[in-house]
Amino acid sequence: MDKIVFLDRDGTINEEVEYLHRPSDLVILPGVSAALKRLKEQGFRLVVVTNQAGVARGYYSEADVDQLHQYMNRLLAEDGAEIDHFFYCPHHPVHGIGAYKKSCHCRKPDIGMFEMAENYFQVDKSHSYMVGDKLLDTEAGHKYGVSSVLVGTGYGKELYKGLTEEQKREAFDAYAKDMTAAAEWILQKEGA
Ligand SMILES: O=P(O)(O)OC[C@@H](O)[C@H]1O[C@H](OP(=O)(O)O)[C@@H](O)[C@@H](O)[C@@H]1O
Ligand SMILES: [Mg+2]
Ligand SMILES: [Zn+2]
Repeated sequence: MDKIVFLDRDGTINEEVEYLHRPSDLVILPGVSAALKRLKEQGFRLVVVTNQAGVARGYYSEADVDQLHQYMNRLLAEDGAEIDHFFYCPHHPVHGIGAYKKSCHCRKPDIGMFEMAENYFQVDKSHSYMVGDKLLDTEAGHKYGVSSVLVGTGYGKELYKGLTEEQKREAFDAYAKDMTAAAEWILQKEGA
């Protein structure tokens, strides 16, 4: 069975730039490479699940998404933090051109991308996690059946400030200020 850390992309791995698609605009957040490397060393597979409605909106193409992911992985691989698989949702239910405008099963908070991962990995849900900077990320993780961590990078910090205590209890299993703290929480939970 595979222990997986499902990772949101924008705001979690890299700086949130509205509809990021140019490699030259990609900035990996501080500490992310080291945190991902640690998780890999402890036997986790790393799987990105990212909403890329910029495709539906006509801002960039699927080829641009693939190219960005290849570039991102070249940078991460230099630090021993290579992503094992990228999944993206190119759709949007309202803002979309042609076939991209649809209420799909892959856009988070739905779980289609997690299910697609089952074609590549034997997901051990009891030792797998979702990390992201929006509630749609943690909701997707919960819906799929894995523990979820909200990170305080990207949109996470501001979002967290506005939540009631009840929302904090229900929406995620932990709040971590960044990917370093999220990895620490995961590894402690795993007793690593
Ligand atoms: O890796 P993520 O965080 O799933 O990617 C989402 C962002 O690319 C994108 O999300 C939102 O766009 P949509 O509502 O899905 O159109 C906005 O917050 C954009 O500014 C983000 O870039
Ligand atoms: Mg995000
Ligand atoms: Zn989709």
